[in-house]
Amino acid sequence: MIRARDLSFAYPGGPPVLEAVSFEVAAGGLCGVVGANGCGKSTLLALMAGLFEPTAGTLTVRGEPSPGRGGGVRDGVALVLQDPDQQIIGATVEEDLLLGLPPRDARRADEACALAARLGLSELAAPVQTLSLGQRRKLCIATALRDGPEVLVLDEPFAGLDYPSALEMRALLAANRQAGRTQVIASHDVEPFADLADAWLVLARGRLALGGPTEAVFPELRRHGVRPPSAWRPGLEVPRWE
Ligand SMILES: Nc1ncnc2c1ncn2[C@@H]1O[C@H](COP(=O)(O)OP(=O)(O)OP(=O)(O)O)[C@@H](O)[C@H]1O
Repeated sequence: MIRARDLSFAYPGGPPVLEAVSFEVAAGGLCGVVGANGCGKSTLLALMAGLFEPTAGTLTVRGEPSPGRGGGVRDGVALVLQDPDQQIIGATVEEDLLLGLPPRDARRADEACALAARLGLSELAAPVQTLSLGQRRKLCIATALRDGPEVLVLDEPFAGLDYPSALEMRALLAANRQAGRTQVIASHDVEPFADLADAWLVLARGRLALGGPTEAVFPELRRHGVRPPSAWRPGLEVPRWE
């Protein structure tokens, strides 16, 4: 579903941020992208969502290559940014949630509102500036899921979420997997979703240090600045987070 071949990227005028990264994410998989601050996680996710194009190498998402025909990668991929304030456009919860929906599509509007309510956002008239950081993050997640994207790319989705919301987030991820959606989650903390992911990409200073299934990756995590889940022990399955 997602394939990178020798992917490199540099912001204009800057040094390489990603260098010769190659990997595959299987359709319907849930892949964790982890690594220390500044290793390139958010940049890689932005490339997957078509916000940028590789400066060298290729990235293919849903069969659409990047660099490639304009905007192809963007179709069918939803990205939830790390900073909700860079994503929210509407003035109220409802306005942001329904932005871009056909005005008379009551069914989709109802579904979007139900999704927001699942995440604890039932005050649709609330101005967005009155929401807490966690609530703004939930609004972005609801808006991203609203159109049923084939690929969902989430940057630090658990950051700032309280315990019930983290459980709800986990339930959403599990439901997405059940529905066959491909998911990529960037995080510096694997704890809240370690038992849900089936593959990992570990970045270190812009390079792919390690990739593969949990049993191959977790024993090496600490070496790359990432703490394994507290209840995990080598040779054992990752215990369910609850
Ligand atoms: N818009 C930008 N312009 C120039 N450089 C940038 C930009 N965004 C990120 N960078 C640089 O790219 C590198 C990777 O940043 P990125 O945000 O992708 O890392 P990250 O792994 O997501 O970090 P964190 O865990 O802190 O969120 C960093 O050196 C950062 O300074």
